[in-house]
Amino acid sequence: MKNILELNHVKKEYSADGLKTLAVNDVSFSVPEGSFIGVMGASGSGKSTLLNLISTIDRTTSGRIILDGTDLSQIHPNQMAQFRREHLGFIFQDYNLLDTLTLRENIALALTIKELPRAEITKITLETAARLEIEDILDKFPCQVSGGQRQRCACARAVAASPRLILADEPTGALDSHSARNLMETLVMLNREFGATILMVTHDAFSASYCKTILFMKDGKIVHSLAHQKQDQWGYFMEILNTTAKVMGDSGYVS
Ligand SMILES: Nc1ncnc2c1ncn2[C@@H]1O[C@H](COP(=O)(O)OP(=O)(O)OP(=O)(O)O)[C@@H](O)[C@H]1O
Repeated sequence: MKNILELNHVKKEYSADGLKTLAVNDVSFSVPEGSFIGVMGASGSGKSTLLNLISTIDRTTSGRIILDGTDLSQIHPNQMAQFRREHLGFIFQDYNLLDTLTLRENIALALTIKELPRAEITKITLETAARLEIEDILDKFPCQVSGGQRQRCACARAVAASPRLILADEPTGALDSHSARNLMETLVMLNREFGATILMVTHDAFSASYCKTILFMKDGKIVHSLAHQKQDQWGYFMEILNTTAKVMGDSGYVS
C-alpha cells in the first residue's frame, strides 16, 4: 500500500537562551494510505513538535519528511500555504471554525480555496454535512451549536476537500465523554467510508482505542507501537493503559 507520509530520521532541535532541546530525536515511521494512527506521550515528549513538522508549520533540523511524494524541505516558503491547503485537513481541540461564518460557509471555505465551481461546492458541502448529521444546522453560526456539533463541522471541513492526510490535534480535548465518543466514531467513519488517512495526537487512552495503530513517544523518540489486532475495543483500551504505564514509567501520566 502506498505511503502517504514518510518520516526518515527526523530531528528538531530548539535553542532558547543558550539551552538546546532535542524535541524530536531521530523519528522514522511511515503512514500508509487508509491508516488511522494515534500518537501518545507524556507532556513535553514532542507530540506537538512532531505535528508542527508534518503540518509544515515548522521545519526539521535534519532528516526528511515526504508527504504524498513531496519532500517538505524542498517546498518554497511561498508555496507552503497552498501545499498545506491542497494536501492536509486539520481538526483541532478548539475547533478553529470561523465565528463570523455559518457552518455551511465554514465547510464551503475549504472547497472555495480549491477553486471548485460553485455548484460543486454546494453539492459536496451538503453531502458531507449529511454524512456528519449536521445538515439541519448548516445555517447556524458556531456559537449557536454544541461543542460536539462544532467538532463534527470541523470534521466535515477537514474531509470535504479530500485531503491526502487529516491531522487531528487532541480533537476530543474540549468535549464531554458522550461527544468525545461520537467524535471518535465519526473519525472511524471518515477513515472507513471516506478512506481518510488520519494521524491523531491524543492524551486520552479511550480516544486512542479507536485508532488502528498507536505510536508512543518519550523524550522525542517513538519508543513503542501498538496495533489493534483481534482483541475487542475494551481489550485494546486496557492494553493501551498498560503500555502507557510501562512506557511512561510508574506514573503512567500522559498528557
Ligand atoms: N518553541 C520552543 N522553543 C524551545 N523549546 C520548545 C519549543 N517548543 C517546544 N519546546 C520543548 O520541546 C519539547 C517537546 O515539546 P512539545 O510541545 O512538542 O511536547 P508535547 O508532547 O506536545 O507536550 P504537551 O502534551 O504538553 O503539549 C519540550 O521539552 C518543550 O519544552
